[in-house]
Amino acid sequence: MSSQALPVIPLTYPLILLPTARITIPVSNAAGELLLELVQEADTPPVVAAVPIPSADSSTLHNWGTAARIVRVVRPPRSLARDTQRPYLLTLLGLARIHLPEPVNPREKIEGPAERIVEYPISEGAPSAEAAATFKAAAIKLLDRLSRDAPNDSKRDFYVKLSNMVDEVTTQRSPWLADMLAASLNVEYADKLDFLSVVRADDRLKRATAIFVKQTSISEVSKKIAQSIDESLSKQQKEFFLRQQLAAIQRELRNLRSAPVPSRPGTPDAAESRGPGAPVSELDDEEQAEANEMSDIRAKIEAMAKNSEERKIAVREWRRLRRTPATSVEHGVIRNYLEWLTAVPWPGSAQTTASLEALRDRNFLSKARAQLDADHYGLEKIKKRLIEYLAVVRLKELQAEKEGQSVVLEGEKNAAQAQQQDIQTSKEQQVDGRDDSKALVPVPKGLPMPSPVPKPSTRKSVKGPILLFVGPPGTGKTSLGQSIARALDRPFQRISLGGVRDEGEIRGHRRTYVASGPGNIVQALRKAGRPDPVILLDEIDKISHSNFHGDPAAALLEVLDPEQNHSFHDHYINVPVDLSQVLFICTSNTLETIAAPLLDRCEVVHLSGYTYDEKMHIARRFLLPKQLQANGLTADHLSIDDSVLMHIATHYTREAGVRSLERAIGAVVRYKAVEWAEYCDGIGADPNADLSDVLARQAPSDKEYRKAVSEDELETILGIARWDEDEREREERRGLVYGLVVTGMGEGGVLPVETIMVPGVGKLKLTGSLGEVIKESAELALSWVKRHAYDLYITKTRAQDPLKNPDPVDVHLHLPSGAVKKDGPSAGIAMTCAFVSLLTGVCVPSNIAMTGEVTLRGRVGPVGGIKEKVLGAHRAQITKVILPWSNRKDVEHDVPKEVRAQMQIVYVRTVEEVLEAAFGKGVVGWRRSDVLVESRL
Ligand SMILES: Nc1ncnc2c1ncn2[C@@H]1O[C@H](COP(=O)(O)OP(=O)(O)OP(=O)(O)O)[C@@H](O)[C@H]1O
Repeated sequence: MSSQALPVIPLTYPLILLPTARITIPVSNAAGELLLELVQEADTPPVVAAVPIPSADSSTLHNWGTAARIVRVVRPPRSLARDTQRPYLLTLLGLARIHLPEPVNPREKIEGPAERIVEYPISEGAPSAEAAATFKAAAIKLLDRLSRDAPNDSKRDFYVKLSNMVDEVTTQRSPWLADMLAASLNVEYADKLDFLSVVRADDRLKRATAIFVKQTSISEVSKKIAQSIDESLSKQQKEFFLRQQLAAIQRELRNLRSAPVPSRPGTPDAAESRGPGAPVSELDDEEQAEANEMSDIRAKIEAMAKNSEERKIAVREWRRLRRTPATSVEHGVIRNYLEWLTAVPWPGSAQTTASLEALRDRNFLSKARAQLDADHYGLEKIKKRLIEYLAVVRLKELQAEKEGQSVVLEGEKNAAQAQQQDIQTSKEQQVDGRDDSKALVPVPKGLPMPSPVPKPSTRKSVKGPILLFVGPPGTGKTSLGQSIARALDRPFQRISLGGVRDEGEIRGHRRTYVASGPGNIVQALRKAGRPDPVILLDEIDKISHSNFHGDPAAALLEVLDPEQNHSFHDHYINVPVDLSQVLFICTSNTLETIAAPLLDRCEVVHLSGYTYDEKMHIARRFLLPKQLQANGLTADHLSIDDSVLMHIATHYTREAGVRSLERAIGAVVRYKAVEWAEYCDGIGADPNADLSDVLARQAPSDKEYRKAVSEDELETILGIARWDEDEREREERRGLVYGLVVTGMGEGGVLPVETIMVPGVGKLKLTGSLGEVIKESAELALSWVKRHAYDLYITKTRAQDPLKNPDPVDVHLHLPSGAVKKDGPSAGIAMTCAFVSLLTGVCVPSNIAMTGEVTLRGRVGPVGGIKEKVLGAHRAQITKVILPWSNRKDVEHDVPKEVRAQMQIVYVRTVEEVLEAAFGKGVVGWRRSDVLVESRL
């Protein structure tokens, strides 16, 4: 053991310096000055003895310390040193253990480090391999633990680096590493002090191992404690939140209970609970209304058929509703859905018996006939067809009812079992856990089984034909549908499909969409309130086909298809809806735009418009009384002569239906109503008093009230007549012929075919929004005329082109109303006549109109829409119509006798006959001999 005198630096508790470690400590100014001198005098950095004071109240230094090299002495800045007595800073690096043979009192050296004899322990001995291995293992375990729990990445890296060092250190160097780890890890002071006094290498490794093991377990335990604190904290938080929710639920329940619910007698209502005489607040009303609505929904769910799909969904949604806070958006969404779901009249809802009663009536058909007659004038064929339809519907319904009853009787045999099952399943379906138990308690053994709840007999679907009324506007399609509903004693609903572009309008939108709702089929069912209403699908020709909003026409197909519509899928309701009991009636203005599959499902009934005679009857019997009633007058106050009515019909309205006529009559009635009111006010009479009383009060000087509407008054009431102008315009002109057309609205009318000659090169120019077919038929007509120009005395030789000789000209053909698309071959004979008139200079009289297709051989082919066209011509006061011979049967079947009586109808087979009928016999020349040649062809 060697010894040496070293200045002693006492390390105040709890400082300690182990070999290999570095420490910076404050020292007094005196000691700092001395140490500085020492550093300045020595050639190499001086060594001192850093000796710990083992406790705060110890009077002696520890007898073990560390020989340490002075690394740095830092003098505080002068100013600070003077003012505040700031200490010097001394940095030491531990080199080796030293032993102090004599105890030293630390207070002795307050003024400066006094030198003391210290001893260096000579032999530390070589460490054993096992001791080194256990040390390493313990160190690595501790370092692993520390790196795992490290609060940040730099700390973690530090521990990982240390751990790598431990891994790589040799046995020889392991005591050195033990010192280093003991110094740098967070080892307890007592352990460090103890460790300082261990000289032998083996012992030191063992002591370090023990320290590290202890440290590891301390760190594990503290980790566990931290974790358990965390857990208990989050548990507390959870509990706190649950308690909050519980309180909110209890509050809601209290509110519900305090509101008076009609289904639970005995529950005190809110006003009562506040004591008698307490004022009723509107806030209470709201709560009460809310509670009533909820109990209403609940009652409707309970009324749904057991085990039905809709009930299952309703129960599920009801439960969700009860779990959702009343203020949340989701609550509103679910509630809205439940309101819809429970409002749909599901087949089991026992409301269909009323219409069955009507069908069972022996006089059903005669009553239906009377109903149709009461609502509509004329339409004999249509009424006949409707009576057939109603007879079929009745037969099928009654048949289905019979079958349904036999099924119910069969079912009643197993009623007891079924009810037992019902009890079982309905337990699962309790709407909520409160008082369903009352309704759903199983019958105790021994008590008589209650008679089974009578199930409403679900009627089988009736796959009757779907009627499609086709015709121009105002011809009574909608009102016929209403009459059918009245005859069947069923609610009537009308769905307008005009312009429906989105499939969602028919099928509804999914609940995921904002403000979604069911489609118009389900809406109509809800409004009808019964599963078997008559639904009129208005204007199915105007529905859009496939587009990026889906395919509304395809959705409609599902609605109308009897094979599919028993489980119609509405996206919003999301439960199959049975539409098989609904009677669908469709209306349309034309058949052209209806998709073939849709048309295939319908039975078409044509309504082609009324004659003037029919219109007069309809106006007198239906429209005028309706308008009088709507405007608060009676037949006593106003009279309209037939001639006046006819003037309105012919000069102010020229439609196939009677809608404009009704409007015009309405205007006349309103005008008279104002006159009447002013008259009564003038003489001081009550306008509602009897007419005779009012007239009795009239003084001779008073202005008279005339109840009869005169034709002269019409211009003041309705303005200038619309059709007078046209009449004047219809004139006899070279190249002008009147054809007959059916418009897109299904209305027949007269269309002028205008032609003129312009200088040119012999071409045909066509204008007026013409389609391909009509263009072709114009070319065909011109070719026929050119071919027969010689026969018609237009040219002098057969080879001559009438458009090139004597002068080259172009022929311009125009069909007015240029904005309206026109197509079809039926203007063939009119165009031929127009060309003949143009080239011969002979005019066709303006009271003649014609329709018919021309072939290249000069034959006249049949055309469609004859009834509409003839009625249109009649309305336009045409007195002679030229029609194809093959359309004779159409006229006889469809055109009313009185119209036929008022018009001359000429049936033609060839263009030659057309020319004769149009221009008059022999007016247009014809070289007879060639006809024979023609016929030989
Ligand atoms: N034959 C008729 N007898 C009595 N009133 C009729 C007759 N035809 C039509 N009407 C009356 O004419 C009015 C128009 O009829 P409605 O609304 O049924 O026409 P519509 O064919 O459905 O027309 P749209 O194609 O425009 O829907 C109604 O007030 C209806 O009562």
